[in-house]
Amino acid sequence: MKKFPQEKIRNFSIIAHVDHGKSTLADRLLEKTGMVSEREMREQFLDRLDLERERGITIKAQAVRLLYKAKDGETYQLNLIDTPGHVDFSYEVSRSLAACEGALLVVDASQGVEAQTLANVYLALENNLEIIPVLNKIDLPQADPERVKKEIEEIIGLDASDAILASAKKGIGTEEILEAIVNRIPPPKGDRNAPLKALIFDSWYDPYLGVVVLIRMVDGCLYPGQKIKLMSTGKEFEITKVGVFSPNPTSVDMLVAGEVGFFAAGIKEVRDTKIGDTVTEAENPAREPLPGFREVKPMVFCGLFPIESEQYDELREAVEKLWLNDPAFSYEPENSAALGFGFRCGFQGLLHMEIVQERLEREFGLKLISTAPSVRYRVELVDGEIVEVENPAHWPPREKIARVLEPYIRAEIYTPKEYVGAIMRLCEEKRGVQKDLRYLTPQRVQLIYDLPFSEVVLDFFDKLKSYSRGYASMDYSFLDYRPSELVKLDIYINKQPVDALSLIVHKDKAYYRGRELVSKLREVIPRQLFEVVIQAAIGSKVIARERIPPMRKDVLAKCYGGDVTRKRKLLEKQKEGKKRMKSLGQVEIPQEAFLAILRI
Ligand SMILES: Nc1nc2c(ncn2[C@@H]2O[C@H](COP(=O)(O)OP(=O)(O)OP(=O)(O)O)[C@@H](O)[C@H]2O)c(=O)[nH]1
Repeated sequence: MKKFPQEKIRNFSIIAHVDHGKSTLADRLLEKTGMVSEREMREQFLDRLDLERERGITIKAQAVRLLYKAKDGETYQLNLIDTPGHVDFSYEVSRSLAACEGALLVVDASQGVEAQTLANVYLALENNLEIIPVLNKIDLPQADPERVKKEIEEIIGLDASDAILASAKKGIGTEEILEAIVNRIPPPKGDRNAPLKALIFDSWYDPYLGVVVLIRMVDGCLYPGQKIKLMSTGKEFEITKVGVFSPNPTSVDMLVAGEVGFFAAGIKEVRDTKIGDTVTEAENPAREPLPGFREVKPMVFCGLFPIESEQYDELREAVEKLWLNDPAFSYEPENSAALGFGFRCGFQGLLHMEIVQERLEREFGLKLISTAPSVRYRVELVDGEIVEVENPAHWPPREKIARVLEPYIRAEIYTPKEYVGAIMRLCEEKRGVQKDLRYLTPQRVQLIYDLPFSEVVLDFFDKLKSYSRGYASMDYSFLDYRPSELVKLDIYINKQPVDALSLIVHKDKAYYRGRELVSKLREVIPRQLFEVVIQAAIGSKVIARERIPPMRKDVLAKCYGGDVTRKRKLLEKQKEGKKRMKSLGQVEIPQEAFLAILRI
């Protein structure tokens, strides 16, 4: 078997802010190297999950092998490794980048550098990647490549003098980019004769093959029949299939040091193939794993409950399945007096949370109610014990608490200067502590704040976007736990406590949040046949109260005589609304109520 010469391999990824044109450019590269026909081009190739396509975001990393005949007459193997585009997944991004020697930095020439681009550029620099700046969308009349070049130099400190001007949409600059990949990105190092060492940078479940693992070969070779070991757990498997995506999965006899591809080994659970882990040979293992591995931990939590309690078993099966296939997801049974049996689930971030919820509903046909997202608090009790609480319903009684600590993040926000004032007000509202404010260019400002993560999970992103008309961008990383004056806010509906509506809030905000929440609940809970009283309380002290007067008229009374279609429509609408209702005692509470806190 002829092995591909190592010096003709290039492994690279594309770093870009959302919408700056990463997928379009990737498609162009595939097209130019003859990997896909025009017909296949109609769908963007790199986004695999339907959900990703619908949301227009890339969640999971992927790898495509391209063969490119360069101007020097030689054929090169280019492995394009796709990276997820969201701050929730920055660990996955860092592992995908660790599988590359270079990266294209795609910046929209009409927009400029954004926070997420920066975060990923820094990850690339940490991994010693060669970075090739590409200014995309030069076809747009408002494109200003000179300004954006200057930004790249001033903000990132990267030489942008030989940045490539491109239009992924119009196919301008594609060949120049391919030549730059060949000429500027170094070939992989690594020893084909050393014991096997490969980096896992993605894995997923395939119904035919079991778990499919994407790897970057660092040393040695990988072939069917080989016995391998995953170094973080010591688990052993036998390779059944080795292949590459070109872009459809194609079997190969062997993968060797420097290459990128996939393998299957009869692995049943994605959980066994952790991103960042090292694959080695069972018989002749590498001495040390590759650096940079860590377990991903959930940071955001919420309760998920079936609307129909008969769906509990189905929900349990679904979350178990998901858990096996998503190492960043956690769950434990939860019993809520208000919502019945469900699960407290943990996620990497808010986007991850939304995606999981959507998958549970779409792929498993479940109808769910979710509670407001919360973070994990550290509570020091008077008896010296320390407990971690991510569920307000499990908050210890006040008299038992000595001190509470909450997680803080460091946020880097980039914004045009017009919005600095509004963003600073927002950060202060959210109990942020300013760490830095810098003019990166006369137009663009970098703000650094330390913020309680609990404030960020509520609605910080949405507010940041609306305060800056969409122009500000942000990235964050976890800092530490800090002492904080937090209290539990309870909600009572007709004197009954609704545990699923409880919240942990800062003492100074408890009154405001209590009042706002109660008035929001009044708006979203439909009128019932009897009066409904909603109260917010801290301990035994009621701080806010609202009442919903009883319903007087039948909903159908609105319809004028005999219009059957309209009547049916109205009834259907009512039924639709009911689907997302949960009965608490006699009171029907809609899903919105549980998320009302997000709208304050
Ligand atoms: N005018 C113009 N539009 C472009 C160009 N490249 C991409 N676009 C458009 O910009 C939008 C975003 O492009 P995508 O390729 O989906 O961007 P992306 O960076 O992959 O976005 P995510 O997948 O969300 O990360 C699409 O509407 C594209 O058609 C270009 O060179 N010129």
